[in-house]
Amino acid sequence: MSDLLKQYRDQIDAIDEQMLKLVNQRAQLAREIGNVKNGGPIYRPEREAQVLRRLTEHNEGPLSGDAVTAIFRAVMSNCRALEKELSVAFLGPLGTFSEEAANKQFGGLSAPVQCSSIDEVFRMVESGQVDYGVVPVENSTEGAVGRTLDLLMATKLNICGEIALPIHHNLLSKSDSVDQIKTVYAHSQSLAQCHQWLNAHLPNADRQPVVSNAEAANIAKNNTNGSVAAIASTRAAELFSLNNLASNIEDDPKNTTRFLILATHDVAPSGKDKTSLVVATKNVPGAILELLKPLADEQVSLTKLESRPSKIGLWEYVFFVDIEGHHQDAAVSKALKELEARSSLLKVLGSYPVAII
Ligand SMILES: O=C(O)C(=O)C[C@]1(C(=O)O)C=C[C@@H](O)C=C1
Repeated sequence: MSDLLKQYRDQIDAIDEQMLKLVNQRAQLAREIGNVKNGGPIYRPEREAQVLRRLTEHNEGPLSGDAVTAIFRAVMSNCRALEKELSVAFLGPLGTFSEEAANKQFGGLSAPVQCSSIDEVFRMVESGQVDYGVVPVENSTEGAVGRTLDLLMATKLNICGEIALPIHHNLLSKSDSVDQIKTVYAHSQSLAQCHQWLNAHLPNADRQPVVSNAEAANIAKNNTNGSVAAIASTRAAELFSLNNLASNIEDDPKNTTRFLILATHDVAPSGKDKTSLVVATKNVPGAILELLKPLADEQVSLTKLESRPSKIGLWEYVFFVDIEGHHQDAAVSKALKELEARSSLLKVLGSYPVAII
């Protein structure tokens, strides 16, 4: 070994020793905090968001902000686990983007619970069988996930966080060459999101929609002659031992899915929050304008407005609205009171920190 290499490695060893001590000191403090919480919620998304925002702001590199975020998410996840192991339900099976989203937010899952439907995720949290649930709510190319919106309308749960997950698709197979592929399996949305790539690189391959990309990866794994490929995540490639024949094959490189975290408790303000609401109006001209006026008056910005049939009367609609700010902020609180007076229904689904990408 050269002298220089040894010198550098000795320095790294010394730093690692310091980091080990510091990270354990941090863990010890988190454990103490757990005792102080006295039965209150262990997971504090607002505090975790503040920690991550502060560290990425102070980061001078060479590590990227994303790298710093991932490292400290893992550190907090392990500190949190000393306070309590949290169970998190998501739409399974393993290898789905819902699992990836849950992993991203919680910095790794100590007690993952796979569910077979979005309804089951809600039920698991509502019945107290798990601590949190992660459900998809919208995709930048495909739009809203209707079932999640319908269930949000009826549930007593709170939204305690959001996760923005960039969706990257890969062509996975037992084979090691794209030329051998005759059939491509994937969820219909993923097939649609990779339409141009498939046209360009596999114009003659048969496209078979299946219930999930994880199911597609399982079919590819069980294929013996290497003629089958799946479109799925890099995590699915690992889980199902498949070769990644082509990475990032999605037509829109900015393709992102937004997930919500469901909880039985409220979240304190983090300084950069969002509030989600459901509002219903009478079916009269100008009703939506009337609804938006209190928000404009209080200078509260709208980040989303999505209409959905209320399922009560024919052509009656409810609106899913996201606004900037926390329901405890003075302007938001005033606007919400005014909104409540003007609407036939107002339900605050939750205030939570804006997603950290
Ligand atoms: O500050 C707290 O409330 C903690 O429990 C500590 C800590 C952390 O590791 O920084 C861990 C879990 C919480 O979700 C937030 C932060």
